[in-house]
Amino acid sequence: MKASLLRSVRSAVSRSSSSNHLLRRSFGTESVPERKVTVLGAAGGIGQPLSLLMKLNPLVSRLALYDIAGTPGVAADVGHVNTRSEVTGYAGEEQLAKALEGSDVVIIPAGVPRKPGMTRDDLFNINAGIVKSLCTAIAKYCPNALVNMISNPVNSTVPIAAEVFKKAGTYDERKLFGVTTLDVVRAKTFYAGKANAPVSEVNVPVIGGHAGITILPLFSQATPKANLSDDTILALTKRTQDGGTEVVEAKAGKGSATLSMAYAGALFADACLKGLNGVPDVVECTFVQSTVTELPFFASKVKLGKNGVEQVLDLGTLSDFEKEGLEKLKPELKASIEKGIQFANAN
Ligand SMILES: NC(=O)c1ccc[n+]([C@@H]2O[C@H](COP(=O)([O-])OP(=O)(O)OC[C@H]3O[C@@H](n4cnc5c(N)ncnc54)[C@H](O)[C@@H]3O)[C@@H](O)[C@H]2O)c1
Ligand SMILES: O=C(O)C[C@H](O)C(=O)O
Repeated sequence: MKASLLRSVRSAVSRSSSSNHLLRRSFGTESVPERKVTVLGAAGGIGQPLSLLMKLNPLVSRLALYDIAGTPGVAADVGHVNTRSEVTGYAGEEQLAKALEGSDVVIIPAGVPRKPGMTRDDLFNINAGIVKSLCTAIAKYCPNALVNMISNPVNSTVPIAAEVFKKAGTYDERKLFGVTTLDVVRAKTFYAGKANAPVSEVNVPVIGGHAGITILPLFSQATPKANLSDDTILALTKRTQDGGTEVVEAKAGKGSATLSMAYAGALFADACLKGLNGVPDVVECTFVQSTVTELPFFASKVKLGKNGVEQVLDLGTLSDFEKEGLEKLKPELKASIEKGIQFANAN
């Protein structure tokens, strides 16, 4: 295990172009920077497996697990895993500052999940307040951290976070991300099945937002190329858009996606850490402040670098079906963004 950890660290370092002043910890002859990652909502359905996956990530040196309760147990459990990071659990608001101080990446899966029959927007009334208070603390205790927002409705919680940071004078649009990686994970899985392609080789960009028709997979840009019928593309698009609901219904009242989300959240946080460490050409789809459409926030391919967003990539060529989907999603996404902005400024 130790040898394989060292191998992972070495390969991460060899892909990294970090300048020497960033390199503060040595592993034999190689070095990787110290990186603190904080998970807010770490005792939850997503939080627990996500914390485990972050513990397995050799780029993390300190892992802070925060929740309103239950985190000492999760931290004791995860902390016994013999990998690089030191794990600390923090429970209750009075410990939030310590959980956040010095953090490079804050991942937020805090808040209530859907039950069958609910939309993500039905979570707004509870989750908007949770996100607002957590982001107020981030602005105070780790204003330079990259924030990975998982809490739904992402189309509104990201604009809420932006407004909170603006009010605090700490907003840096390069550092705020709505995590839409699960849409990409699903699109890849579903496409691989239909295209009969090895799933590990599949790439599918997913743009727009993270709810229903605002999730727009671009199967015309999927690789490896496959000659799929219009009906198949339509079915794949719909399944990707309804992927969350598929899980919510299958769980029948016991919550929404947690395990696949933990995987997706860990992938995205890893990409952020690689970007921070100077690894070149790290590109992920994510919901960020954007000018690729007329909407102020939009998910598209984004190049990640030492300060977070390095470049928001344009959408590339869309099929007529995707162009239609893009126009259809805009009013809903616009309304969700505005709802978040209004909430943050009214409360
Ligand atoms: N972005 C995505 O793709 C995606 C995917 C799946 C789920 N989600 C969302 O993630 C959120 C969490 O889902 P879950 O299944 O883990 O729910 P969960 O109820 O299992 O866990 C949520 C955790 O948040 C904690 N929490 C509540 N208020 C908090 C606060 N103020 N500070 C810190 N922690 C707090 C709870 O104590 C709980 O442990 C939901 O909003 C869900 O809709 C998003
Ligand atoms: O569907 C949900 O409510 C959770 C999440 O957004 C998902 O896509 O699985």
